[in-house]
Formats: sequence, C-alpha cells, structure tokens
Amino acid sequence: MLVIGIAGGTGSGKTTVVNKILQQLNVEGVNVLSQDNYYHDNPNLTLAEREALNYDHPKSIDFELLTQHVKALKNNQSIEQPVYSFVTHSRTGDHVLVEPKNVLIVEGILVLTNKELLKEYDLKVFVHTDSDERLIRRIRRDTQERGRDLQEVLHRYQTTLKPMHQEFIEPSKNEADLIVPNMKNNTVAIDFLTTVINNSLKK
Ligand SMILES: Nc1ncnc2c1ncn2[C@@H]1O[C@H](COP(=O)(O)OP(=O)(O)O)[C@@H](O)[C@H]1O
Ligand SMILES: O=c1ccn([C@@H]2O[C@H](COP(=O)(O)O)[C@@H](O)[C@H]2O)c(=O)[nH]1
Repeated sequence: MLVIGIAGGTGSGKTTVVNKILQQLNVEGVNVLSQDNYYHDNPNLTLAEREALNYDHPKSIDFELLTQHVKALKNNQSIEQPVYSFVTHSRTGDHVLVEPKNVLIVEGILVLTNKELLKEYDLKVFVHTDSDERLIRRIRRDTQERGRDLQEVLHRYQTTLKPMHQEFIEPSKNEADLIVPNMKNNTVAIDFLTTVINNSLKK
C-alpha cells in the first residue's frame, strides 16, 4: 500500500487536489482518510462551549485513532471511520466501513504535524495558497456550506486560524517532499503527482 499525506492551510485546495488526483489515477482503488473526521468528540460540552474551541491546534485532533487506523489499513485490516459534523462540532455516532486498498491518502490541515503519523507516509505533499486567497475561499465555503456568518469566520480567522497556521501548519511544509502551488488550476502539478504515484505503485 502507498500512503500519501496531503496537508496545507484551510482553503488551500487540499480536497480539490485530492479529487483531481482520484480522477486521474490509474490504480485499482484509493482510500481517502480526512483529518476532519478525526476531531476529538466533546459530548460533555454545550454547543456554545464547543463553538468556542480551537479547531486548528494539533491537540484538537485524535491523532492516536487516526494513526491506529492508518496502521490497520496498512496491515490489511478494515476500519470503522467516525463521522464528524461541522454543524454540531461533534461526532455523529455513525461510522463508515473502510476496506484496505492499494493507495491511502490522508488529508488535512495538520496531517504533517504529528511525528507518529509522519512515519507512516511514503509521500508527503503540501498544498500552498496565499493566505488572502485562502481567507476568501474560507469565507465563501463556511457561509455557503457550513452554516457560519461572516463575523464568525473573521473572528475565528483572527483568533485561531491565522496564529495556528503560523505556529503549526506553515512550518509543517518543511516535512513535505513536494509543494503544490494552488493559486490557480495547476494541471502540471496534478499530472506530476499522479505520475509519481503510478510509478511508485509499479515498483
Ligand atoms: N485552484 C483553485 N482555484 C480557485 N478556487 C479553488 C482552487 N482550488 C480550490 N478552490 C476552491 O476553494 C475552496 C476551498 O477548496 P478545498 O479544496 O475545499 O480546500 P481545503 O480542502 O484545503 O480546505 C473550494 O470552494 C474550492 O472550489
Ligand atoms: O468542529 C469544527 C472542526 C473544524 N473546523 C474548522 O475546519 C477547518 C479544517 O477544515 P478544512 O476543510 O481543511 O478547511 C479548520 O480550520 C477548523 O477551524 C470547524 O469550523 N469546526
């Protein structure tokens, strides 16, 4: 199994890059584990308390479970991936059965920040987009798809998103084997990535 970690700031285009790779890959099967499904659950807190949490710090992620799931899939075992809701900031209680396949992509803002998880990757990618462009994309997405209002997005950007990006996410770029600029559609980088993946699988 080939394991690929794809990180980058919020709104950098990680999901978009992953979807483009999936469309082009010439392999039997690919699993994608999104870090977004591995946020810690906080069932004892009220919704208002959960809304106030910092979701951009590495401690907000259940890296133990994520790493355990990556290791299980590599050992040819199935996993039950938790499902997370961005509306309630909590796990829904549902699970998705994931069976091992030839390629495993692990994507998320913090997936290159955890030492144990870093050991599991064969290829590490960082998607780069300038912060002003990422903020614009985040405002659009969170107001249109995640039920947030403008003031909430801007407040979160200033209080947690930007400082956490500077402290944890941007430095994790140094772990990457490849940096993909994604200010505009970058077909060359996507072609390059799919070629690298296909070649690694042939070895
Ligand atoms: N190269 C690009 N040019 C313009 N818009 C893009 C590009 N890549 C992604 N987007 C848009 O930016 C938003 C965030 O992209 P997404 O892939 O969800 O980012 P991430 O997963 O890193 O948070 C989406 O609305 C997506 O359509
Ligand atoms: O309950 C939550 C958990 C996370 N977030 C925000 O999501 C982004 C990460 O998602 P991307 O798809 O990579 O942008 C992160 O910046 C958190 O702030 C949330 O709003 N609520």
